[in-house]
Amino acid sequence: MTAHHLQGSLFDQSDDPRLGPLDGLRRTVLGAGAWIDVLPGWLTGSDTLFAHLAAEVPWRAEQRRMYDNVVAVPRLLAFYGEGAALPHPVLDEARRALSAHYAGELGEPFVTAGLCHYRDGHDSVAWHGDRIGRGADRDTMVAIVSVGSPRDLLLRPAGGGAGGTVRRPLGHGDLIVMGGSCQRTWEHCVPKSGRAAGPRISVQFRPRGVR
Ligand SMILES: O=C(O)CCC(=O)C(=O)O
Ligand SMILES: [Fe+2]
Repeated sequence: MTAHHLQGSLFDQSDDPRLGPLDGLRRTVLGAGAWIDVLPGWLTGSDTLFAHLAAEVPWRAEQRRMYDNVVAVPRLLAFYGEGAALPHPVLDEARRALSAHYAGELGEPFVTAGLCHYRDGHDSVAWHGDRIGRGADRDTMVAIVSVGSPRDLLLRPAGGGAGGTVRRPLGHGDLIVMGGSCQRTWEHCVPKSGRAAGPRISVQFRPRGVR
């Protein structure tokens, strides 16, 4: 048994995916109106959820045009629009809990779920803000639940300007919420990992009109 699998079984012993309370959320103010809230291990039984999502979600391998070439998007994707049944009931529960917790500050519920499957360390997402739609000019929130092997989520001021890069390893049921101006004054990425990274799935909850 590899150290990786051993860690999965030690840290995550319950089988049924379950959410804990949200009171452990800790806020880090990034500056320029941006912040992140993080709660490690919000979801227990995350290995079971990972296996379920990996097998049951209709993953799409997309391609993008890059100048004169067509290149593979380096991760698998799925998207559940407003009203669509999510691929596991614990994700409906997570969306409800997050909507209730942030109702005062966000003023609207989380409604959509985007899923990314990073098959190994070669998969990644480049620096970006979630700026398609209202994230481009208004404060909003994007809440991400991660299952499977941890990968680093990096955040930096938009354009890579002055100020340090913030790094949060996310996997095994961890929750991060990016809020305030985070999608337009900061950007985030999941870089390729040189080490032999195991697979990770992230579930991003967003309000209406944010992508
Ligand atoms: O996988 C993650 O945690 C980040 C995904 C992301 O930034 C996105 O899909 O917009
Ligand atoms: Fe993003």
